[in-house]
Amino acid sequence: MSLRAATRVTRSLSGLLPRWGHGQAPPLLFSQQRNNSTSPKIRVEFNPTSGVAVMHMQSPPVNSLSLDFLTEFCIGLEKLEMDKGCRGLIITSSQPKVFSAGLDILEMYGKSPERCGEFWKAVQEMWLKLYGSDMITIAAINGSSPAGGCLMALTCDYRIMADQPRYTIGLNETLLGIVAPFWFKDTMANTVGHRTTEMALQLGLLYDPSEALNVGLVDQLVPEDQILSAATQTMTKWLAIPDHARQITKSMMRKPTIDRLTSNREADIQNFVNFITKDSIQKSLRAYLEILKKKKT
Ligand SMILES: CCCCCCCCCCCCC/C=C/C(=O)SCCNC(=O)CCNC(=O)[C@H](O)C(C)(C)COP(=O)(O)OP(=O)(O)OC[C@H]1O[C@@H](n2cnc3c(N)ncnc32)[C@H](O)[C@@H]1OP(=O)(O)O
Repeated sequence: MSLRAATRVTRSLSGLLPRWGHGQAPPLLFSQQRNNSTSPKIRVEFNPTSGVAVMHMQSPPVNSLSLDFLTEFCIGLEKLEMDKGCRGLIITSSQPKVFSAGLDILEMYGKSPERCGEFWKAVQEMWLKLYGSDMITIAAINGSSPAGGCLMALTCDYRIMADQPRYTIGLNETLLGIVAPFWFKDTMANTVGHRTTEMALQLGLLYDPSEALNVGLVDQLVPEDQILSAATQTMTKWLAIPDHARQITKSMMRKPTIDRLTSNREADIQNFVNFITKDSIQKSLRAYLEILKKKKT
């Protein structure tokens, strides 16, 4: 771990999670109603000539992965997957400075066990569809991408990140007092190896672009205004490989990881629901939400 990453972790952790007395009422209320507009959260541009689609995530303020967002995302993905003319997919953000803020914390705070289960099933679905996609998938990471946002990028075949030092990426779940599930961990380990994953996950490391490139979390850095052209260039190289050979190879590499979740899906949902609805975890999430709000005052 670099000194800069270590310093960031220490800063993020200090005073992060206050402790409440038993039975003490939480002092702040959070709106549970954000992002419920009917405007599309995903815009898809498909070019039938090149066979490449670009998915623009456009859910203000930070493309957090709510149930609505995930549902729309999966429907869009399924449509592209079924279109035999679509061979490649680039995923990027239309929101300034953020690729995706990860799972919508409001979906995990103060919700019924049934709703949490429904939400988690949608998170699994997004991962299964993207990690198992037959298409060539490239993440054009034009902003910060913590936790579930990082997972989304990790499911792609190739990651290009904007070379902007204030952007960060990583699986920072432990900083929120929560645990990255085994399939988040597996996806990261498949990309950067066991040791780097072990450290990154325990410490909740968020890497800046050059650190992310160093550990192999991203494959390429480019100036932000060149991110889509770089993704298109890379896509052209990948499109030159015969689809069937590439798809079988991808499946060979990823199938064991995918099978592990597929055969444990219900248990994984139950684990999530039991974990996230615990009083202590709800308090940690509330404390984290407070910190996010306080950033502005
Ligand atoms: C026995 C075994 C047991 C194990 C069992 C395991 C079970 C599983 C356990 C649970 C697993 C859960 C896995 C979780 C994954 C996640 O993805 S959790 C989410 C993590 N995300 C974050 O930590 C990101 C937090 N956000 C930020 O750091 C910043 O917002 C940003 C993305 C860097 C953008 O910064 P900036 O542009 O400065 O915007 P802000 O002002 O901070 O935010 C704008 C508004 O957006 C709200 N917001 C931000 N992130 C989220 C989010 N993730 N969800 C919901 N809302 C978010 C923020 O509060 C601001 O709101 P307003 O003040 O109302 O404008």
